Order: sequence, then C-alpha cells, then structure tokens
Amino acid sequence: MTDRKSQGEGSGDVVAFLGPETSYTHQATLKAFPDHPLTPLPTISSVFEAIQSGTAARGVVPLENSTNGSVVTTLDLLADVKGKLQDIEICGEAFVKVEHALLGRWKGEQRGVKRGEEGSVKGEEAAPSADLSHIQTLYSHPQAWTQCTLFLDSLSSSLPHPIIKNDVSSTSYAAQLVAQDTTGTSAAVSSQMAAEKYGLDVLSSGIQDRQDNFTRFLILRNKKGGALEKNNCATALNASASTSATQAPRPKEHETSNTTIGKKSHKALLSLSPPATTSVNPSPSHLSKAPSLSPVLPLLASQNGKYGTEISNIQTRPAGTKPWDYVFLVELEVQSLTEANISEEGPKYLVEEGVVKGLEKNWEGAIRVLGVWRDGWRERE
Ligand SMILES: O=C(O)C(=O)C[C@]1(C(=O)O)C=C[C@@H](O)C=C1
Repeated sequence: MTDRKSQGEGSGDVVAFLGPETSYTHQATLKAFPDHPLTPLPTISSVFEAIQSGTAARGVVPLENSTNGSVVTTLDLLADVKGKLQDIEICGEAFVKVEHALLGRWKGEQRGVKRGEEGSVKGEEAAPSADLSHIQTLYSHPQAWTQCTLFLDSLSSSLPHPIIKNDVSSTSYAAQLVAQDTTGTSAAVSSQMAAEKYGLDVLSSGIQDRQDNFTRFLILRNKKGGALEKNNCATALNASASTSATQAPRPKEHETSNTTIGKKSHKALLSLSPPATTSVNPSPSHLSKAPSLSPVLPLLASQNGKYGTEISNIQTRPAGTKPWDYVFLVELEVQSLTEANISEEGPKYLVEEGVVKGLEKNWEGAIRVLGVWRDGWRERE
C-alpha cells in the first residue's frame, strides 16, 4: 500500500474503514476502492461518525457473515435509535471470502502444516497439526470466534491448560497485539495478510469451519454530501477511479433510461420504528400494545408494483425507548430499478409511492430509507 492510500490526502475522497490495516474490512475496502486514499479507524462507530461529520467521503463496515450472521454493532448504528446518524446512507456493498489463520510465534524450530495439504488434518477434523502447547491467550474480533468453532474446540481440548479468549475490535488489531507480545504465548485469529504485515508466523491456516465463508460489507456515504458525495457510489468517487467492487459494467446507451439491468439486481434497506398499536393483537396481554409490522409488510413485498420488491431479510434491534419496543431493519430486493433511477427515484418510490401512501397517518416518519444500491454478490471474486 502506498503512503497516499494509507494516510489520505484531505477528506475529499478519503474512504474510512474498520482498521487497522489488513482487517477483513480493509480487504473489502481495497476491492471496492483500489485507487483512493484510505483511513483506518479503530471502531465501526467511528466509521459511521466520520461519514456523518463529513470527515470521510465513504465508509466501509461489516454487516453480516454467511456462517454466523449479523454484526449487531453495525445494525444498531443503522437503527440509529439516538438519532445522531441521520445523514448516513448505504450506497453499495462488497463481499470478501474470509479465510482465518491462527497467527503467533512458533515454539522452537517447528513449522506449521497447512490444513488441506499433504500430512495435514483434513475435512471436518480440525485438530491443530503443530505443537501449540505454548499458546495461552487468544485475541480476535468476536465475529471470528464462531466462524472457527471446530478448530478452537479441538485446540482447547488438546492443551493441558485453559485458554483465555480476548475480544478485540478487529482481527488485525488482534494480530498487532500478538506481534507486540514478547512472551510468544499469545495468538490471534486473523488473516494471512495480517501475518505478512505484522511479521507473525502462520501456526495454522484455513481454520474456519466452512470453506464458503463470506462477509458482506456496506459502503456508506453522507446523503447531504458535497459534489463528490452526490456521485453514485456505484460509479465510484470520482472520474479517476476506474473500477470498484460495487461497480458493474456501465449500462449500454439503450439501457440507461427505462430498461432493467437484471432481475433482483438492486437492494434496499429500510428502518421501521412502528407506532404502538392497541387493537392488532389483543392477547397475550403484554403484546397487546406491541408495535406491529403487519400493515407495512404487504406493501413492501409488492411483487406487482411499479418496481417489484421482495423482502429478503428482517432484523430486529431494541428501540432503546422501553422494553420490547423494536426497530426493524427490512432489506428488500428491488427487481426493476435502472441505473438512471437507482439513487433518486428508488428511495422516493419506496417511501412515497410504495409504502407511506398506503399507511395510516401514525406511520408517518416511522420509516427511513437507509439506501438503495446495486447487488454486489456477482462481483465478489
Ligand atoms: O475484524 C476484522 O478483520 C473485521 O473486518 C471485522 C469482521 C466482522 O465484524 O465481521 C469482518 C469479517 C470477519 O467476519 C470477522 C470480523
């Protein structure tokens, strides 16, 4: 990485990400923004804050992993129950195949064996193949532990002493901490890229439970941003940026106005804070005043509507008002948006035409469109 990329030049086209360098979020950011100055930040919330305050033009944060699900910190920041991140908008996504490794220092002269290679443990048998008896402490991001349960369980049972697991803010920070440990008794669940950056030994590689282990990352921007900000995320930050992981081939001339690029090629995320109801569900009693999603779901799943939407995911987070009040994050697949109308017309339709118009008055203001963006799965490799 060049100095320009790692340090950034002003904030005009800086992309902030959950760091330090070599985190999986950094790897997603490099795929999406190969030609931009990048700024590592210590937490997911600091990336949101940099977008809200305008100190970065784009931000990249993890959203969910295919093996162990949602990154709740990101969901809570998207739900924004304190109302401090009102200008955040999702404008793209990127996927990274996540292959974890155990990084540390070798005991004596031994060298590790890669799982899946000759002489190594194969398939579901996840026992560490080298002597790891000196390892006493592990560091990683909490999301990584449950992607590596088979390996970690067999590591624990192969050691005569208990192993202490410490949660830290990212897998790359875990590698940094292990690199600073002069005793050599700690190890990090992190990446090959981190091993190279921080000069650590790869004690075991490919330690995730599933080979098809992917994390989805969101690209954020400020919807009130300046000229650069108003560019569609999918067409990169400025004209000099040639490619992006979220950038599919530009539509041909005849496709730009009314025709679609492909079925289900766009996604949208809405946050819904339903008003309390008194009549929908009279029992059990503690639910009788619970907010209900029922009125809005049929409107969101309007296959036959102008654009055609389908609900693909619903996440629920505490609303922070009183017990059992929730914010719902509803993700849609949007079938018929074009490149021309994705950022302007898409959100407008979803709120004004598709949803809010069909709802009663007390739902007004309860729905926020967090973004409409191009499906990034096709560009994952
Ligand atoms: O710790 C990192 O390296 C991250 O980028 C965060 C994160 C996550 O929060 O999901 C990203 C990918 C992996 O799933 C594990 C951790």
